[in-house]
Amino acid sequence: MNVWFYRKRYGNFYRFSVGTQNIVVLSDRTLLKAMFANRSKSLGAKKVHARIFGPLGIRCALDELEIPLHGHFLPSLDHLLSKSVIAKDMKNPFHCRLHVRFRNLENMTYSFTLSELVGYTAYEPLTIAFFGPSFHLDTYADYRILDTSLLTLMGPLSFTARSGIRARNRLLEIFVSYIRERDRSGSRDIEGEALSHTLNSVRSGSLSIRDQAACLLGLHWSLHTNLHRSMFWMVAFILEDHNALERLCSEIRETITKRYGGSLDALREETSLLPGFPLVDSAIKESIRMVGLSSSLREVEFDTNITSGDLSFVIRRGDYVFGDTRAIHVDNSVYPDAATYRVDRFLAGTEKAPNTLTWGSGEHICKGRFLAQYAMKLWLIMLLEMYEISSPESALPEMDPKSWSAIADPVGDITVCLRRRNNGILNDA
Ligand code: HEM
Repeated sequence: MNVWFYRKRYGNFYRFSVGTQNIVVLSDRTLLKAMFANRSKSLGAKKVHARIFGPLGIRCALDELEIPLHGHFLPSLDHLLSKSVIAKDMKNPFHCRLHVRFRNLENMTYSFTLSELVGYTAYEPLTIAFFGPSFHLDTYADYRILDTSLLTLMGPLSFTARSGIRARNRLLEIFVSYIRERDRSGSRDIEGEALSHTLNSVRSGSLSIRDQAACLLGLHWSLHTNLHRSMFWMVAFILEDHNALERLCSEIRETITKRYGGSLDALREETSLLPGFPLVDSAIKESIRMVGLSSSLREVEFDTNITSGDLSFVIRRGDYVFGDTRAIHVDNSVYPDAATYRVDRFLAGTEKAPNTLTWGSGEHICKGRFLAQYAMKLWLIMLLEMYEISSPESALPEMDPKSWSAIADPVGDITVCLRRRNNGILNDA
């Protein structure tokens, strides 16, 4: 939701209504901290989750979701998406598939749209790293249709999103067969133990197989939706800022030469998730800061008093509380010249900017944050190390004011041209 500009007019907390639903907006760091810490335990996310899982096909009643979804499935993601499991189970398949996808670009047409480039290179490697090599990979088109229809599916006219409903149902069928197939092959199989633990968590309760499939579809959608948008913007910003592009290419070339003997393959030997490349880290943070939207929403479960300095106010049971993190991200007093993309804003040093709230915080902090950062990092390193990239267009797309995800949708697309570098990389010709 894009409400940060109301902060100037209404202050750091205010309430508005959509129909009969009150929404309280909190826009300063202290209030946001209190919201995320949730010491009074009055703020929950169950109804918020149900608003997403409903359109993704869950049919059972909200109270039947309590144990399987909130008691088992979501908590299991802390393990599945931990740094150690990503490093052990997902890093290598992601690296290998990504490298193949980037190599294949050579044989393809010379220019693409940026979203085609992201979709072509990122979807398959991420899906395989997560769901294993047996997962259907002809699902990208349906994922895209579902992603663009989800807002309509969440609204009162959901029946109008016919193509979205058909795409979702096809994806659900694929997840139903995936669960059955894994049941047949036993819990320990080629796709590693980590996902088995999450699958068992979803199977442990009373959910029908279709509802279990909807949980996995939710995971599949979360895996791609904000990551693809973030990759798009990251490249859009550096294409517009030639100096940033040059500095990133130099850091990548230099690090790969000095630390990895000139070979992209040697990055796989790292046991942790790609240390080094501090400018790439900063570029990732900065692009998400620029286009990240506020998306932390909680439901008030009982009346609670909130205090901010001398002020005190009550949030009522049934209201929603919305953490306006973007208000902080675009605040010039926190991030000087906040509207300008500065690739080195987050480099360590005396003027290092404060951390962002991109992933939310507290109990419902983004579970996929480590995977997202790792995937964006490796993806950008491979892209810039293997190809010279340019664009005939010079303007950045606008952010779509109708965007509702954690990352804004761009209005339109960008054409990108790729030329294979001849930089003597070993082992990847
Ligand atoms: C750049 C990409 C991403 C961004 C910007 C992002 C951002 C967010 C944000 C802002 C939230 C809400 C936090 C809150 O309510 O306070 C969230 C929740 C979540 N994200 Fe991400 N996310 C990204 C990628 C991912 C990936 C790759 C996954 C992997 C499956 C993932 C899984 C989740 C899940 C499961 C939740 C719900 C957590 C809960 O409510 O307990 N995200 N994400």
